[in-house]
Formats: sequence, structure tokens, C-alpha cells
Amino acid sequence: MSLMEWLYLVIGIAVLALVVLGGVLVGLLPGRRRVPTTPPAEAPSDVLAPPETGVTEAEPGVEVPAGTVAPTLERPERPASRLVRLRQRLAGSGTLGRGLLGLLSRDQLDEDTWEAIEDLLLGADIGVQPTQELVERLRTRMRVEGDATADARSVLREELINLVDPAMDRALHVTGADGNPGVILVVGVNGTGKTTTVGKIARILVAEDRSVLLAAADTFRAAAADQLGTWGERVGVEVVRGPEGGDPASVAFDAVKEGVDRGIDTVVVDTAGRLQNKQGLMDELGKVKRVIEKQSPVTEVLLVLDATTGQNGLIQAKVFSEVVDVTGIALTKLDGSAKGGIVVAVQRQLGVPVKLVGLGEGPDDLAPFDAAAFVDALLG
Ligand SMILES: Nc1nc2c(ncn2[C@@H]2O[C@H](COP(=O)(O)OP(=O)(O)OP(=O)(O)O)[C@@H](O)[C@H]2O)c(=O)[nH]1
Repeated sequence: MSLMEWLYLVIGIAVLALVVLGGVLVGLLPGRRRVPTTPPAEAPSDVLAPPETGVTEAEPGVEVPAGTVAPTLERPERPASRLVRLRQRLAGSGTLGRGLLGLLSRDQLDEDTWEAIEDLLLGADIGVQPTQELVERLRTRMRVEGDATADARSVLREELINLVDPAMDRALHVTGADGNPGVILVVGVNGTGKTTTVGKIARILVAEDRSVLLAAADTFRAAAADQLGTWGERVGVEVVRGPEGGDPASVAFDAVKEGVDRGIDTVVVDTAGRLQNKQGLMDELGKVKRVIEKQSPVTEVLLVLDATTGQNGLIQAKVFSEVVDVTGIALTKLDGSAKGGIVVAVQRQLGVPVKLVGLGEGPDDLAPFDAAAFVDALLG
């Protein structure tokens, strides 16, 4: 190779080296790093993927605060079957029936037997007058229908049902006229189970798909309003209440007004039952009723009576029936009384039908009263 050829070769290699070196240097300059035109396939999905925290994805537009649990409302039992379910709760049920049947089935219905029958009836709190009437009817029928045909059980059943009076209107008047709410005014001596009964009535109405509002017009006892609040909460029923010691009539008025404005089906008003004097009670209950009726008529005045208080309870109940026009009786704690005859006595003395019976402390242990089902429970 000639000298000139060697020279060209060296120059060529030098130029090539310079080009390569220049390219490398340009590539290393800051701010000029090449951005790929196609982003890595995973990059966008990394941004949208839910964080791996185990939190459930929220629905768009729906806020779910952490730890929130939707309140579950209870579905109360429908009232139709309650008396049958509760029949074994009638304290001493069967004892009276078995005792009477045993005596009536004797071969000889002598005077001693009739006296024993009378004693049994009186002991069950049926009352003197109804006992005499019943014994008279039984005597006649057993004599006329004779030994051969008389079935002591069916005779006794029929006569007891007659005594309880199946013809009485026992429907609870819960519906108002002209689109107004029905208004149930609940009265009675404190401690008879009045507030509890108001709560149980609310459940009966809810079970029948009616809208309900409760009025805590027993402003005398603050706990009564709280108690009602708890009953209401369980079935989604609101309670209108006022300040402790406030005017009961004003609470009742507000509740019924709200009932009218909101198109509520039934407003149930709980009242205080202090019995310090008849005039005071008359003034208070009279005012409550008058004030309610500026909004809408009272459709039912329900007197709550404790079955375990016997004659004493009846005397107290009578005071209420003189003060306010009672249209029905709720007889509570019949499960704690062996004297089912009180049903007859109370109807006779007050002249109004027993419409509901309390047969326990459970929330659905209040049943519509039915004469035949009651007598069947008594007969066991
Ligand atoms: N065993 C039984 N207990 C009942 C019945 N009805 C109510 N009670 C109980 O009687 C107690 C008194 O009931 P309350 O409703 O607080 O009495 P109240 O008459 O409202 O008293 P005030 O609110 O002061 O008027 C409570 O322990 C009730 O659970 C029932 O039918 N059977």
C-alpha cells in the first residue's frame, strides 16, 4: 500500500470515529432524552385500578360513609291469628272450664252442685249479676234439654259466649272521615300498661300497612315519651313530643295537625293517667279531646285496664268513663290473671266492649278480642 493510500485510510477511520463519538455525545445531552411514542401498555390501567385495600367500589354518585349500617325495621305480626297463638297464655285457662264442665256433667245436678258452679264463676271475677244470669240459663237448659241430649260442654260454651256478647261491635275505629286521620285517644290509670299498649297498637296498624303517628301527650312522665320513641323506632313510626311538664293538649294538637297535613292514616295519642282528683282529670282529658277535635274528630277512646287489679281497677276505670266517652277497652295483663271473667264484668259495668287483650310483654302480645275464641281458650 502506498503512503497516499495509508493516509486516506487513517483519515477515513478518524472521520468515522468522530461521527460515532458525536452521536454518542448528542444522546447524552440533558433534556433531550427520547420519549417513547407508544406508552407502555400497563401505564394507564395502573392509574384506574382500585387500590388493593379491600374496600368495595362505591356506586357512582352514592356516598357510603364508612361503618354505616342501614336500620332494619321490624315487621310486626298480623293481628288475625294472635288470639289463637296466645290462648295458652290466659293464666289459669282451662281451670275454670274444666271445673265447670266437671260439675255440669254430674249425674245429679242438685243444689250443692249449682252452688259450687256459682262459686267458681264468682271466683273468676265474672261478677254477681252475670253469674246469677248464667246459672239461671244453665239450669233451664239442662232441665229442658234433658240428660240424653244435653251436651254439657256445648251448652256451657254457648251460654258463656252469650254472656261475653258476640254482638258487640269490637272493631277498632282507626279510620277518619273525609281523608282525615283516625284518632285513637288512649286513657287509663298509670301503670296499667297504657304506653306499652300504645306501642303495641302502632305495631298492629303497621302490620296492616297503615301510616301511623304517635303523640306522647303524657308529658307528666318524661320516660313515657322515651318509651314511645323506642316502640316507634322499631317499626319506623314517628313520635310527636313536647317539653316535660308541658301542656298535653298542645302535644296532641300538634300531632293531629301533622297527621292531617301529612295525610297520615291513624294518630294514636298516649295520655297521662294521674287520678289525684276527678275534676283535674276531667279538665285535662276534656281539653285534650276538645283541642284535638279542632283538627279532626276522635274516632276511638280506648280505656286501658289492668286485668290483675280486679274490682279496684274497675272502680278507677269507671272514673275515666265518666270523664270521657269511652268507646272500647284494652284489657292488659290477662296472662297474669287467673280471672278471665273480668272481661264480662268490665263490659257490664262500663257498657263498652273489650276490643283488645294484652297477653304478655312481647311486642306483638296484644290481640283483637273475639268472644268465641276467648271462651274456647277458657274451656281449654
Ligand atoms: N304480662 C303483661 N305485662 C304487660 C302487659 N301490658 C303491659 N305490661 C307491662 O306492664 C308494665 C307497665 O306498662 P307501662 O306501659 O309502662 O304502663 P303505663 O300504664 O303506660 O304507665 P304510664 O306510662 O305511667 O301511664 C310494663 O312492664 C309492661 O311490659 C300485658 O298484657 N301482659
